[in-house]
Amino acid sequence: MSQITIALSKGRILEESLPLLAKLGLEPAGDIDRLLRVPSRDKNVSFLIIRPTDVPTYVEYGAADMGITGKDVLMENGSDALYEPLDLNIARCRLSVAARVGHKPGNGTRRLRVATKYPEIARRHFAAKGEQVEIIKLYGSMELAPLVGLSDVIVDLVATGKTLKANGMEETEIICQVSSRIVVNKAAMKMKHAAIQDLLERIAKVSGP
Ligand SMILES: Nc1ncnc2c1ncn2[C@@H]1O[C@H](COP(=O)(O)OP(=O)(O)OP(=O)(O)O)[C@@H](O)[C@H]1O
Ligand SMILES: O=P(O)(O)OC[C@H]1O[C@H](OP(=O)(O)OP(=O)(O)O)[C@H](O)[C@@H]1O
Repeated sequence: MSQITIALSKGRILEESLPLLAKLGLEPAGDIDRLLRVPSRDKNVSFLIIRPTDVPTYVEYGAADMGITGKDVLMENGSDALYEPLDLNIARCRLSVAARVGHKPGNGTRRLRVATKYPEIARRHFAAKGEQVEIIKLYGSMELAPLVGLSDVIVDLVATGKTLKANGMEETEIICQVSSRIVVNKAAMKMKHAAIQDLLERIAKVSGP
């Protein structure tokens, strides 16, 4: 049986991945808060615990055979070198444009300023509408930017909408729905086909719509 390494996304996605893995008897067997490489209860499967944004890189280079990360991450940094065979329907949210409540951005003479952790997605979204915008790259707390005049709008993840509401903001457009996906290294899909196919089928059974 082939050895399979799975890259798991730390944080929110990990919390929602663990119950799914447990249903398959694949719980990490070790301290997932400290260890970066963890065996599982199945001796043929082991895990890497890394940041969501690093998962596509580990899988693309074959350091992991497969991985779990958000569709937002794949849209921003993904590559054609990965298969994306399965939607796990976990960590569900959406990518949206948001502005201060009652504020109608975009009527001025200068280009709209967009603060975001997702410059590629934002650029594509506004380009598709024929809008030239100025993108301001941030690494977190996007909701602050319009409040202090750094940007007109933000492109960020929204789930319940509570963070926007708490900061006096509202969604103005939904760009796309987001959930976590399985990605697979293309060479591993060939070399370890039976083991990966078997895992994918088992995961598909426990990841309902
Ligand atoms: N409010 C939310 N509800 C559901 N899923 C979410 C929500 N926020 C983020 N996610 C999903 O979880 C992923 C990771 O979010 P999380 O906040 O745990 O990590 P992060 O610290 O933002 O990531 P990184 O370490 O890469 O900067 C996102 O890429 C997205 O797919
Ligand atoms: O619509 P809501 O349910 O309020 O969720 C949306 C918030 O969740 C995410 O942040 P997160 O809580 O992960 O914090 P961080 O990314 O700023 O660390 C996202 O960046 C939003 O700020």
